[in-house]
Amino acid sequence: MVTEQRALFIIFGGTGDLAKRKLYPALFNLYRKGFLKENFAVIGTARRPWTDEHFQEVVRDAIHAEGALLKDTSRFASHFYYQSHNVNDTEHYTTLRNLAEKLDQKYEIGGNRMFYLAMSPRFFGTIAKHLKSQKIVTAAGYNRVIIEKPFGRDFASAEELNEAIGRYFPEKDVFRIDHYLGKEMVQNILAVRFGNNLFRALWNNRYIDNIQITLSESLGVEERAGYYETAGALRDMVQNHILQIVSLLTMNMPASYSETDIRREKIYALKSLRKYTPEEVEKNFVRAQYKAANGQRGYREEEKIADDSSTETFVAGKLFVDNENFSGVPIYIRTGKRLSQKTSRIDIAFKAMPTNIFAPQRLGQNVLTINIEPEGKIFMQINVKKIGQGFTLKNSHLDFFPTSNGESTFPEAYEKLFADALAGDATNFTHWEEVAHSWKFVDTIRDTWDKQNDVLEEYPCGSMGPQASDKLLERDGCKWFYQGKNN
Ligand SMILES: NC(=O)C1=CN([C@@H]2O[C@H](COP(=O)(O)OP(=O)(O)OC[C@H]3O[C@@H](n4cnc5c(N)ncnc54)[C@H](OP(=O)(O)O)[C@@H]3O)[C@@H](O)[C@H]2O)C=CC1
Ligand SMILES: O=C1O[C@H](COP(=O)(O)O)[C@@H](O)[C@H](O)[C@H]1O
Repeated sequence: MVTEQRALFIIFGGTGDLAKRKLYPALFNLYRKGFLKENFAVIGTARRPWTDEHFQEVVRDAIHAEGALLKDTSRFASHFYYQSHNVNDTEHYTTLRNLAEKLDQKYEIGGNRMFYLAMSPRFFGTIAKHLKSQKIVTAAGYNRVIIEKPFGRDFASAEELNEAIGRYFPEKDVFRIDHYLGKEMVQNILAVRFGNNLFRALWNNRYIDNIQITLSESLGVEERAGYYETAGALRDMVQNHILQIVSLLTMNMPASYSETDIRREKIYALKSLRKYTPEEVEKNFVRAQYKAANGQRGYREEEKIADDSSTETFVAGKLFVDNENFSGVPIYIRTGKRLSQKTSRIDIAFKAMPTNIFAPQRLGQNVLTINIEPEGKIFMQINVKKIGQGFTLKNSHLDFFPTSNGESTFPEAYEKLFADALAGDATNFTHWEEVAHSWKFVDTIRDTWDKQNDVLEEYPCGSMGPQASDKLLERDGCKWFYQGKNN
């Protein structure tokens, strides 16, 4: 259901890459669909001295609209205002407050404010403090703050950051973005699990043999060398996106489909992640870096990357969630840059039949795949009879494409998350305790790696990672279901 929302957005980092690539197009889609109409305005802030006109041009360019949509684009962009602002300068906040009040009146917004922190996290504390002390938060409407990742670089820094924000904004007004939670197929995990008795019954350690999560990218580090060198794949993808997916796959059934109940169960699942000793980390986690191959340069040859960089661009691991339903089920995860293809997918492999009445024919394994990207689909491998005389079995696919029933194409994750935040629904944002448990788990791995002096493994660009990643599963008699291109 589309409900029109009134809000003043203040985007810190309004000239940045994220704002241009994701935020403005997402807001435009909400405008086209009627979530935003006349009663909204956007203030973009950053240090460079742009005019409103230039800012509106940047916004129009960011949207890439064509044809009939061009008219909408101009009307939409007319709601955008630019304020040159250094977040460390207290006086600038007075100018910002005056502009915010003026726009609030002009567009009859009623005091609702959405502060989007699309900047380096080192500024979050000071922005939160000034929003309060300079009275940019209102008494009349809501005041919500949307925070981009990375939320800290370990548990200690995340806790510090959380305290800095929590001093000024209560948890209910803090919306920590993990854009994977806005993806249609990630949201489908709960639909499949808790909307089908079939799967509810099977979704446990009695029937599931192992789970595999692959978030592979064909792109390299691109323009984000500075950030990536301090993060690496473990902090960039595992601490947030992968562990969020793990929590959705392994959480107990919530009492209701509500923010409080879902978050409670996710927190419990993340708290149940088994913490490894350093020896167990070495045995169960693999890290590696891409090297030149297939016409693509290696990580250390990328611009602004040190030639002796030891940052991992690939991680594979085996982990466990020791709750009642999942203890004993290995969850294999992997993510990396410059792999053979962009693919995000989850494979859930079920245990073999206890007896095989068709022997000596072999039964194929039942595998449920939730394909997140590039194509959103769900498919299941099941054994069926081959048409004709005799009784021969074959392994076949049951496919479901959410977009093939005349339903529209998927909205972009940022668009869905913006709409949720406007509605005050934080179900698909991460609660502080989720972040905290995820960091505690990741810290044990990072600490072990930081103390090791061994040479980082390498994998060729265009492959699916180092051999050690395959061996991790072979050791347990398994293999990655997704083998890269053409699979
Ligand atoms: N880009 C992406 O795809 C993703 C980004 N993120 C996160 O989003 C955040 C922003 O990323 P991104 O847009 O790529 O970064 P950019 O470097 O492109 O943008 C940073 C922004 O901050 C502004 N800025 C820097 N210093 C100040 C200051 N002292 N006062 C006011 N403004 C300042 C810059 O503008 P100016 O120089 O004019 O001041 C610019 O608008 C980061 O936390 C990043 O990790 C998360 C996921 C994906
Ligand atoms: O958060 C991040 O995610 C992207 C991958 O997101 P996707 O939606 O394209 O799958 C990744 O490239 C980036 O390094 C990371 O910061």
